[in-house]
Amino acid sequence: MQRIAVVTSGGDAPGMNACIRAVYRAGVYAGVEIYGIRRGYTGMIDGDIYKIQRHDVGNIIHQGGTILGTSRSEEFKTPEGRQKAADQLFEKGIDGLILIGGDGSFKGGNYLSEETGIPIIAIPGTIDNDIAGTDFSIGFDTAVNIALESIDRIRDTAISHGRLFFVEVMGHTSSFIALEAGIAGGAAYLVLHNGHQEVEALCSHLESLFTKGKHHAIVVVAEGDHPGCSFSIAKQVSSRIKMESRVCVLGHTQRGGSPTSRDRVLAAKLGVSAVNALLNGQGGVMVGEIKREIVFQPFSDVIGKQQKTDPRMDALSRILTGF
Ligand SMILES: Nc1ncnc2c1ncn2[C@@H]1O[C@H](COP(=O)(O)OP(=O)(O)OP(=O)(O)O)[C@@H](O)[C@H]1O
Ligand SMILES: O=P(O)(O)OC[C@H]1O[C@](O)(CO)[C@@H](O)[C@@H]1O
Repeated sequence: MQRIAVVTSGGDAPGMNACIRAVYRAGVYAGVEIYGIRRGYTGMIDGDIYKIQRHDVGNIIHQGGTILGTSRSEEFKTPEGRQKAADQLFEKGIDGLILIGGDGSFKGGNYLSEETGIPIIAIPGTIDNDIAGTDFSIGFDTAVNIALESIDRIRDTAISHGRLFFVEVMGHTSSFIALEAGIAGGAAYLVLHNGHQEVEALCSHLESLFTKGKHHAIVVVAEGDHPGCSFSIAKQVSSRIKMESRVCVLGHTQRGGSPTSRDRVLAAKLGVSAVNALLNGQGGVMVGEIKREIVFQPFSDVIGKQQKTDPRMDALSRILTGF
């Protein structure tokens, strides 16, 4: 193996740059060339591939986003699109690929690997933390901390005005950010994935809190399938509870910014392990970390097997909110 390429795909996540840097450093250590693919699968199809130099990865460890850029490519979902991408990789003499992204990116990578034989090591990089085969994905810890900081700030206004706040956090198919930020932020109630049906229960819980003298509250809402869903939840609650309320959708603020130390260290471990795995002849696997051990799992055990939130965390949140 002489040339390894690295690509970031799907939503960007804080820590992706630390991972690219780790891949480069591990490549240099092992004496192989590292190539960067710009703009995810779109850039792969276009052949936007370059040899990464030392200065490219200098001073990026603390930066959010991805220096390679990323994309969501419809063309890559077709066999023809993937063939174009494969042709570009072969033309550039790429022997192995490191893919940093989420479940959708892994699906595409799996097809590419099966259709062309190119060995691929996937690294979980998404703030949603919804990927099986790893305790955490790169970016999740940072996103939770950003959401938490926002909740803490909103609490000041909630207390000062005696208001009910609905704070909506990301995670289109999962509730990991809502659960962690809700518990850490002392939320009065957590509306987890697609929880519209919970409005009745939410109203009763809030009424009981306000009857006991609470004069403000923060409800954390997971965006679920419909970003902005907290507006309709707030409307339904307001028709029943006479307290001034506001909605704050944190949105993409959670995806940007400097990665936490946890995300940087995870990115470093997974990046270096991915290079070593390719050099050891592995392919078609995702590298993750479970209970502090680096683990490799075949794509078939990971792709489409969404990680579920820990029921013990759900139970914990119910005790803490008193619900
Ligand atoms: N079924 C599929 N077949 C081939 N390629 C796919 C498939 N699903 C997704 N991809 C490719 O992977 C890209 C990224 O997927 P997606 O938009 O689902 O993000 P993701 O990797 O899951 O990241 P995030 O969790 O941040 O949204 C898609 O734009 C597409 O190019
Ligand atoms: O704005 P985009 O890039 O379509 O991504 C939105 C989605 O991506 C995620 O942030 C994951 O990266 C989801 O939580 C969110 O719903």
